[in-house]
Amino acid sequence: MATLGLHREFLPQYAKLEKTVRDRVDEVFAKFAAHTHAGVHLEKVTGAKDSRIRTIRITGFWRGVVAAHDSGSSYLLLNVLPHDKATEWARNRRVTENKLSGGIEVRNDVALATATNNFRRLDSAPSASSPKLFEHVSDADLGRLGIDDDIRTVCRLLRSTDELDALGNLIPETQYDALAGLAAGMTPEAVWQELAHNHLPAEEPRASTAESADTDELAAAMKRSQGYIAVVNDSEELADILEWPFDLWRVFLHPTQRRIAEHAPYNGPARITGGAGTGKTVVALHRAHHLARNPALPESSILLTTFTKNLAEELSRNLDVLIGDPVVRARIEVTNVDVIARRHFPQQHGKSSTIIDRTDRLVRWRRLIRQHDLDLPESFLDQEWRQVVLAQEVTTAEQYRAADRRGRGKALAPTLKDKLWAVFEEFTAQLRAEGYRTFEEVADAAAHSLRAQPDKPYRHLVVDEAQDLHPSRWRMLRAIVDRGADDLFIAGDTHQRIYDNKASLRSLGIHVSGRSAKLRINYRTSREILLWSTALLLGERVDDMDEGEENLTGYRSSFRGEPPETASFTDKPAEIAGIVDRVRGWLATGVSAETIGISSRTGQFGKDIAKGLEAAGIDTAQLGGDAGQAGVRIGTMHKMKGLEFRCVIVADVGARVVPMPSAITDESVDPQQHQQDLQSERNLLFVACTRARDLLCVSWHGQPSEFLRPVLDVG
Ligand SMILES: Nc1ncnc2c1ncn2[C@@H]1O[C@H](COP(=O)(O)OP(=O)(O)OP(=O)(O)O)[C@@H](O)[C@H]1O
Repeated sequence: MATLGLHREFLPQYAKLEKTVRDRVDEVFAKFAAHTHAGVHLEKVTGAKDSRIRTIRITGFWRGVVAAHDSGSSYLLLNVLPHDKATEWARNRRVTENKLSGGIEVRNDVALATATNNFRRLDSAPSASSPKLFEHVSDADLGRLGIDDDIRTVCRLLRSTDELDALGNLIPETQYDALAGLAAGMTPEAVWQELAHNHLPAEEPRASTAESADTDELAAAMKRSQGYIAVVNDSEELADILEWPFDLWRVFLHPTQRRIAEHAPYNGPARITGGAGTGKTVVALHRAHHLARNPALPESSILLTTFTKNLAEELSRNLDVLIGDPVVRARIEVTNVDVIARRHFPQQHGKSSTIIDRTDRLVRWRRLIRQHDLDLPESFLDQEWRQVVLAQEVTTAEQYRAADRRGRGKALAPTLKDKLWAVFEEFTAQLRAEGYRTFEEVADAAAHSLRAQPDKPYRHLVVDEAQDLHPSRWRMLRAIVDRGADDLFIAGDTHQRIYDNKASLRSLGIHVSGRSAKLRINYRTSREILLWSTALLLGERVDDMDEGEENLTGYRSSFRGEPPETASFTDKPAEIAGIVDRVRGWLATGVSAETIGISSRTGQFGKDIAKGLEAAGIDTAQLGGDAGQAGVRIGTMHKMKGLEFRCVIVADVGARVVPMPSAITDESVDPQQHQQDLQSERNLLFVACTRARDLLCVSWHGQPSEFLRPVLDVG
């Protein structure tokens, strides 16, 4: 029976076709998938570099490009193009095998030779004096990483990552991955570990060349081409892939992503980290799907959860796209953490408590400070209560005296601690008497009740955006599933922590050591936007939620694009007018309104932008509102978390707004908290900027935010 593979690059081409042509493509290729292609005529291409590459008639105008094994036992769908272009494309391409992984590589020999000659000329120019990009890597190491002779020749001529990027499309994917890792500062050993881990799984050693030559080497190589070739089993599977041609993430997981998503049962909690846009959410979705394939699981036995309601809705929509089988889909429930906490809030405490927000709490703290004659600001008390008392479930003065205050920068004398404890008790008593609770208290009450339940509501838990959960929410989540294989799967990035909710998984009894992995390739944002946004975090030291430090080594983008723009205005009306003009410009070039996202630090500025846009006849919709509503999406930077847009404006990034003064603890009150608050605000700007796929514009009026200094200084 023939093996059919679909190359990753095929789908974006297919997505661009008109519906009638797509239908014809479906028809022709379905014959391959259903193995009824015996009569289908594959044309040889005169002067082809690779005799296995053929074209196939789709319509009078369109041709498919296919690599076929001589025996007719395997086919690889590569492209679909107008007739002449298809012939030229096919003539210049060669299908080879990666030296390390044995996976398929499709290369344009002619373009690569031209590029090599160009770089050779540049290299011999007298002005070429900067060091070579891969000077520090030996030929032996390059060979070990699967870099073949042709690619090594050209990469030895390169002097910058820009030059490597310029070559990007001409270098086969796995080799590019290796070179990009080296260029991003990873050692050859670290790159090798990553590649070997991804491509040489111990349980499935690569077939030897001699062995594969006897059989169908194309079919064997396709099976080793994880991440860019999907081996299709039947016409139904092909139709399913072709139904969502824009959603490459459904089918083409990077080997690192797939390894984690489809890992054999983890013997306890597992965790995935990685910079913005590296596909943590994608992996969490695939992991949930993987777990849900277990036919023994009843409905709703997997909980996929995250911090906010709108993110949970987004996850749910994406699961619907990912999972075709309604029975499998029904095994996964998607709900945000606080809804879960309320659901499991014990009945004896009343039906449900009213949630008290920060503003109301601060009013109460202020009153108590006056009554108790304390010389501390209300924000300090609130933080001390949330980050020490609630975080560690402190219930007595003795416990408070002994509590771990790491992360708090102001030392408290024992007498002051006793005084504070009396205030905390009074505060809590007042809330109880009036039926108020914070979300953290609701979560802890739910945790108590869940711990006492012999039958847990879920079998598996998958958590996205984990960096923002308060310890109380973790306690509840820990209690919602029994300990055991695949109990918790956690995705998060501490560089994106935007709420003051730090937690150490270890101290909460969640041990992920040995079951942690990191993603490094950003699929969302162009290299330009990524470098610019990452510069905002320069010098920041961030924890890894497991009592270590996080870093962004090897973090890189998979494609190039336009550099971000900054726009400075004299006053607010001018900035809003500038934003309206920019949006109008984008819409005029065919960008759809729903793929434009605008955020600002305050809700009010967003409302004013919305008014400006509406007055100009441009529809707007609030972030977090009805997903189906038409219009440019507008919301606060906080609401942007986890989302993405084709074009993004981050507005009102002025010195007086970012960082938001009311969110920053005074340095004299608590220097450590002061730094943490600044970090949260910086992360928030980073989160808002990294939502952009193609275009990013950051604007302000008056003086720019101090956070923009690293990017404005470098122009
Ligand atoms: N293997 C892949 N192939 C193609 N696209 C991918 C792949 N993995 C992720 N993506 C795309 O990259 C984008 C970012 O993915 P995702 O939202 O999962 O990243 P993330 O790490 O959770 O991001 P953030 O932390 O910034 O919210 C999405 O558009 C997703 O579809």
